[in-house]
Parts: sequence; structure tokens; C-alpha cells
Amino acid sequence: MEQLQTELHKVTTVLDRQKIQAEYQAQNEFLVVENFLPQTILEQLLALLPSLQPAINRNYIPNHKKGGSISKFSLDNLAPTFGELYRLPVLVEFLKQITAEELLFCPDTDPHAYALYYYTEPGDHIQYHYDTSYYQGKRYTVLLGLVDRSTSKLEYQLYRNIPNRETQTRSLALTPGTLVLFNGDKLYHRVTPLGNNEERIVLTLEYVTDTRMSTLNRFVSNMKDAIAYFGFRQVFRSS
Ligand SMILES: O=C(O)CCC(=O)C(=O)O
Ligand SMILES: [Fe+2]
Repeated sequence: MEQLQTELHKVTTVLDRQKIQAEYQAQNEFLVVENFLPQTILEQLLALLPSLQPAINRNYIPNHKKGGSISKFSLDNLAPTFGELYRLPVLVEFLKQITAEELLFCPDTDPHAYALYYYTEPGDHIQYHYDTSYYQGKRYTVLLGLVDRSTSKLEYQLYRNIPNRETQTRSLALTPGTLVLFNGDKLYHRVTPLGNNEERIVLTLEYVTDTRMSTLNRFVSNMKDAIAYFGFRQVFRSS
């Protein structure tokens, strides 16, 4: 924990906050920072992956998504470091500054607060979508590349939610250590299909500006997480 904090502090202090804040704003609340995770932290996270193998939940929704995921609940049981990273003050402060929002952690019951995405079989992908907020406030998604031996790209359309503004389509490889940050209701995005003998593993973190969620939205969000990500057993375990 101390070490995570120290290592990440080194990285965030050398970043030009004003420049990336401006970039984030100009891109309608979207930002990419390559080599954000220092090698030491990256290696620490990669070392945890073998023990997580049995916890991967595979999903297949025709024409929408195919891949594996590990929920926050499994990560808490098997690899608490991911939860520590999620709550790391230096990381949260950095994200608050960039977004200019008072970011909050998702409630303990949210299986998606932090999670891993696994693209391991040919054709694994997710179709174009927004990371819609079911909370009463905004939802911010952070993606951190852990493993990328793949030809898959994160493809995204900037400004698609703005009437009369031309959409810009771009794509990027989520190389190990790359950080992507965006407002889930603004960035239309997809992951292109994995090729043969490829592998792509991503850590996702979710922060919100209001932790309240209506009962109906909680149900919809849980159903989505159960079907498209973590399975019913994880999502409806006790809540
Ligand atoms: O794997 C990624 O890079 C992003 C996946 C994604 O957008 C999602 O599952 O909502
Ligand atoms: Fe997404």
C-alpha cells in the first residue's frame, strides 16, 4: 500500500496536470495517458493473475459481447491489492483533479467498482456502447492495460453525444500501463475482436459523483452485470 502510493506519486508528479486537464476537456471528458502504471506496480499486478484464473466468468451475448470477467467480490477474496489500488489516495486525487469532480467510490455492493476483463479466445470483443451510469450522478470509467498481446483495439467515437458536432472515430491499443479515463455517458466505444492466439487483460475502475441508485436501476444494473460480466452467483450473492 505504502509502496503503491509512493510509486504512483512519482508518476503523477511529473505529469503536466494543466496540459492533460485541457486535453481531457477538449476531448469531451476523455483522456489517455500512456505508461501511467509504473513497471513495479504493473509487475505486482501481473504476478497476481495466475491465482485469479479459476475466478474468470465467461460470457457470450450474440452480436454484443464475448469474453471473461472477474468481479470486485472475487478480487477482494483473492487479490486485495486491486481494491487498494482503487482506493489509493494519490490515484483518486489525480482523477478528481482531471475530472474536476468530487469522485466517490461505488458502494460496497457494486460488483463493477473494480473488475478485470479477459479477452482470451478468438473473437472475444464488446460491441459499441456507452458505460451508462445507473447512479443518480455521473459515472467515470478508468481502464488500465495489464496484458496486451493482441491486435484488438479500443475504438471510440468522440463527441457522438453532442448534437451538430461531427463525431471523430479513433482507436488505440491498451498497452500495459496505459490509463484511459472517460465519462461513461459520453464516450461511445467498443473493443475489436481478438485474433487467434492472442490475449488482452484490462483492469477497470469505476467512480461516481453520487452513490445513490434507484431500486429499478439497481436491478437493471445487476442484471446487466450478471448476464454480460460476472454471472448471477457473484452479482446476487448477498445483496
Ligand atoms: O476492454 C476494454 O478495453 C473495455 C471494455 C468495455 O468497454 C466494457 O466492458 O464496458
Ligand atoms: Fe465500456
